[in-house]
Amino acid sequence: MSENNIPFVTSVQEKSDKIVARNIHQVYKIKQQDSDSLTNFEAIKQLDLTVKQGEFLAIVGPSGCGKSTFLDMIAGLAKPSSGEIFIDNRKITGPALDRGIVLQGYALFPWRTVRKNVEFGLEIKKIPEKDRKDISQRYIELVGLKNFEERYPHELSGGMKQRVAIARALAYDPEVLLMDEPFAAVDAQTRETLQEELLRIWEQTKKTIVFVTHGIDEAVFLADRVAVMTANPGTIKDIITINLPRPRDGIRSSAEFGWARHKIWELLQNDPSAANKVKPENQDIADFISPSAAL
Ligand SMILES: Nc1ncnc2c1ncn2[C@@H]1O[C@H](COP(=O)(O)OP(=O)(O)OP(=O)(O)O)[C@@H](O)[C@H]1O
Repeated sequence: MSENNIPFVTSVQEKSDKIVARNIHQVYKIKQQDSDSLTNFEAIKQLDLTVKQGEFLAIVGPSGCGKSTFLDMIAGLAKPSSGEIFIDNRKITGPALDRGIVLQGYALFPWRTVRKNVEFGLEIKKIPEKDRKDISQRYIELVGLKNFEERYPHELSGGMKQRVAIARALAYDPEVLLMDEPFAAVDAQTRETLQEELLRIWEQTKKTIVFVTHGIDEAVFLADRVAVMTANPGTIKDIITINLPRPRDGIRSSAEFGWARHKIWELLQNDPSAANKVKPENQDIADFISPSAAL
């Protein structure tokens, strides 16, 4: 190639790149223990990550490594101290309806019924009432809550509330779904059901999903790739491609699943920030990563 053919800009994003985070740093001013003076705490350092269009990317890492902070940055709810995040080549400067967010605590409006919760984003988008009803109905049925439309959140189980939160995030048709430990608060059986339903919905809707979890099994079961973060300061240590076939029903007992699970566990175990924690016999790997973890 002659010199003239060398492009001036070498960092042009690939067409299939949906989210690009470049050189993210996050520094907080925190009070020192025995004095009133402030000191810099480096929560995230030099974090680079690209998420492809339609990809399911999971992020795992020890407690406090910056998973939620980074997700908040993609959501536009937090600003990095330095570095930039782009969606479709546009720099993120704040929250927008191109990103749907599902958090651990459901965050439903207690005074709204299931239907009215799901219609919330549609109201903001000023979708006419008749269309709102049709759209919310479609998503309520997609998450398996037909006949629960007029219930209030306090009349639902944890798993049902989480389904409402997913339906609400999907209903206004964001291109990207950001999920922060969305299934942590439900029992193991419900969690597996919700994981399977999320995959079904993802396959139908072709959204790009970034999914933060403490659960290695959960990450391997769901994701195309798993970004493993390390702490103090938080950054991405490695990205593991999960080459398991889809659909993934029944995959949890396969050797390939076990290999991916072990690989991620090893990466986390070698993290000095987690080194003082020993994985006890028969305890789930997620408990080793964080005391609050659940798979
Ligand atoms: N406003 C803040 N001021 C000071 N430090 C903060 C602030 N917000 C977060 N941190 C620190 O930044 C680090 C990353 O926090 P973050 O919540 O993103 O971690 P996480 O990986 O999501 O943790 P967990 O898995 O326990 O939810 C932590 O050490 C946290 O104490």
